[in-house]
Amino acid sequence: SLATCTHANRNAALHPLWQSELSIPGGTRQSPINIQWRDSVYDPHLKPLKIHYDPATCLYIWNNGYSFQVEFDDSTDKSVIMGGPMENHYRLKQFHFHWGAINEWGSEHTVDSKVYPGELHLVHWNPVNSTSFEEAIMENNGLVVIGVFLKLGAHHAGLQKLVDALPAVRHKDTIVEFDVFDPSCLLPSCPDYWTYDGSLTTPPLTESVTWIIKKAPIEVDETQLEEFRMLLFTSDGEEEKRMVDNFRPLQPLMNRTVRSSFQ
Ligand SMILES: COc1ccc(C)cc1NC(=O)Nc1ccc2c(c1)[B-](O)(O)OC2
Ligand SMILES: [Zn+2]
Repeated sequence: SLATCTHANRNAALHPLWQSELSIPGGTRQSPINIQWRDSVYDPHLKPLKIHYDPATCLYIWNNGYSFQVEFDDSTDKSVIMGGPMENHYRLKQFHFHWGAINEWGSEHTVDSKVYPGELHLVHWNPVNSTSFEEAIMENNGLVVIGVFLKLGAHHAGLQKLVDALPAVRHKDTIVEFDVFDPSCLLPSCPDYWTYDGSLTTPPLTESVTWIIKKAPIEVDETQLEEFRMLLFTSDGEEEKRMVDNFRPLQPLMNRTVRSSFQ
């Protein structure tokens, strides 16, 4: 997958849309990273995160060949986040997950080199500086992504509604309607988070993301993770490849500081 990544970089570098410096992912602020807890710096100016999701803005689930993704109606400010490190509100666009073939690994970010079996990404874009998500991924501070670690443990009742829909999106480019879902049920109750400036972890790898990584994981059970692992990277009719290990390798921290909202 490194080859495809490099391939994508070459495309990104060549494609006129991605000519701007933000798009050359040989850059200085790539994601994911290992968060060294003792090196993170408490920032008392960081505000609590404010999250207002309208469950009616949920549209559908689809398999995009990287993960399964739940898309939201982002034509209004009905589902937004604000506060935290943000200077204005950001609109919810989609959420998706990353996971491993086995419970020993799967997350993109790590904490003191601890790997979790999975990681949820809630993706939001800046409607003040951009007119669409597609534009925002090219902008500095274009996106805010909330990362939540998945830990093996109790059954997650809120997640189960998602899991029950997965057989319908087993193959790449399949889609199923998903009308009412409130993703705030996937957030831990603990308000603590880290935040740092980074990038998308799949093509086009643009350096447009303010990451907010929740300190506390959510618990999911083995059967729920096993359902994720039943998905396929491949389209119907192709030789089946199980959708597992869909995480990017750790990237160098370079000249960045991770801030914490807690002491
Ligand atoms: C082929 O990929 C695309 C094609 C067309 C467009 C407009 C965007 C993309 N890519 C994209 O959104 N990636 C992407 C977006 C957001 C996040 C991540 C990846 B992540 O790092 O996993 O978590 C947050
Ligand atoms: Zn992601």
